[in-house]
Amino acid sequence: MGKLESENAEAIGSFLSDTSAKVFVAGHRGLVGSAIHRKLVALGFTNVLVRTHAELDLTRQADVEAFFAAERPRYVIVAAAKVGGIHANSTYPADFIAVNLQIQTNIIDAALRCAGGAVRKLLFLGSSCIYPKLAPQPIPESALLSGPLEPTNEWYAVAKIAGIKMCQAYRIQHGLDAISAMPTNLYGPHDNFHPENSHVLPALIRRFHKAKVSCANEVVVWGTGSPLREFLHVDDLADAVVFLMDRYSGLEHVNVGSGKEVTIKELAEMVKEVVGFEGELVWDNTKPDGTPRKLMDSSMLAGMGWEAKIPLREGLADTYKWYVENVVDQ
Ligand SMILES: NC(=O)C1=CN([C@@H]2O[C@H](COP(=O)(O)OP(=O)(O)OC[C@H]3O[C@@H](n4cnc5c(N)ncnc54)[C@H](OP(=O)(O)O)[C@@H]3O)[C@@H](O)[C@H]2O)C=CC1
Ligand SMILES: C[C@H]1O[C@H](OP(=O)(O)OP(=O)(O)OC[C@H]2O[C@@H](n3cnc4c(=O)[nH]c(N)nc43)[C@H](O)[C@@H]2O)[C@@H](O)[C@@H](O)C1=O
Repeated sequence: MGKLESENAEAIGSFLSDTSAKVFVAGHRGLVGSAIHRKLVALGFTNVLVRTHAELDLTRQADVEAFFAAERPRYVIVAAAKVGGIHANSTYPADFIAVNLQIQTNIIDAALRCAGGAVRKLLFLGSSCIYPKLAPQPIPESALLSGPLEPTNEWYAVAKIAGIKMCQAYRIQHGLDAISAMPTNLYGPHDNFHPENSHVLPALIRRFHKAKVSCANEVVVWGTGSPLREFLHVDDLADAVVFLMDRYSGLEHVNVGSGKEVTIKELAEMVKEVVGFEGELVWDNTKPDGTPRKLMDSSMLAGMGWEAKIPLREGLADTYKWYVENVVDQ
């Protein structure tokens, strides 16, 4: 049995059979945290621990330590972060590096220091932007730190790389069962639909919807339309997170992707069709394209027996419906 297999053997099956255990989902009101929360409740977890940002500011070390000392969760999932699209990442580099370093450092360290080794396992979420701008495609886990980062999100990427390394260091030095998952670009209910600071998919849903209802002739889309992106529905990601909590306890971070990529032009055409907008697309070439291609190699996760299920067209229609029912008039 290899090192990874023997590390896994101890952990397999322990999470899903522990449904009365206290599971802290940090960031439970965000895109990812809310999907993980829904998934855990659907699986019958009866003791999911949550705090809003107002109740617990995760950048405050003393507050995070006090929270862990009082609550002593058995499992921790780190889905709280400062997150945004290409514009937000380029505009607020200090926030993206500092807030993310603070949140993840406070949580991982408090999980270790929790009295009596209460925390049995922690999962940290990174992102596909940790990889070099010109990484080999599809991008294997081994591409980490093999070349320069994409400049529009290097601050965020450096924080996320530090999170992976912190999980590895705490595993090596302290035996904390901390694992890291690297999702590709995500979308779904509870996404951020901000006109400038969001990711492309929610931004386009909002822009096409507003153009449709105002009978506008055109919609502006950023960049050239040529970059390729891989999208994963957040319910698939939540399923993968639970799978990894149950089945994986290795040092290496794990890519989580759908394996399917589209150009931004193809995505924009798909959103236009789903929303039912009938005007023209206009490309704003003054806006950055970002990294040209970002397809994850998710064969490590596939080898463990997990794969994505929700096709992009179906997930997009579901997300547009959620947007119309929950966001549109706010
Ligand atoms: N969205 C995507 O496409 C991708 C996301 N990921 C990763 O998934 C994780 C979650 O991202 P996502 O769900 O999209 O992000 P969201 O912005 O949707 O959610 C983040 C959550 O964290 C909370 N939060 C932020 N700062 C603090 C703080 N100081 N104290 C307490 N809570 C805080 C937010 O609360 P509030 O809003 O009240 O501040 C929010 O609920 C991140 O680690 C991200 O890197 C990875 C790949 C792609
Ligand atoms: C998940 C990942 O997300 C970020 O990286 P990104 O993949 O470049 O994310 P994005 O969704 O913002 O853009 C994707 C593409 O789409 C184009 N694009 C067109 N029109 C709009 C538009 O209206 N908004 C946005 N945001 N992009 C647009 C845009 O120009 C780009 O070519 C990282 O910062 C980092 O946070 C990270 O980890």
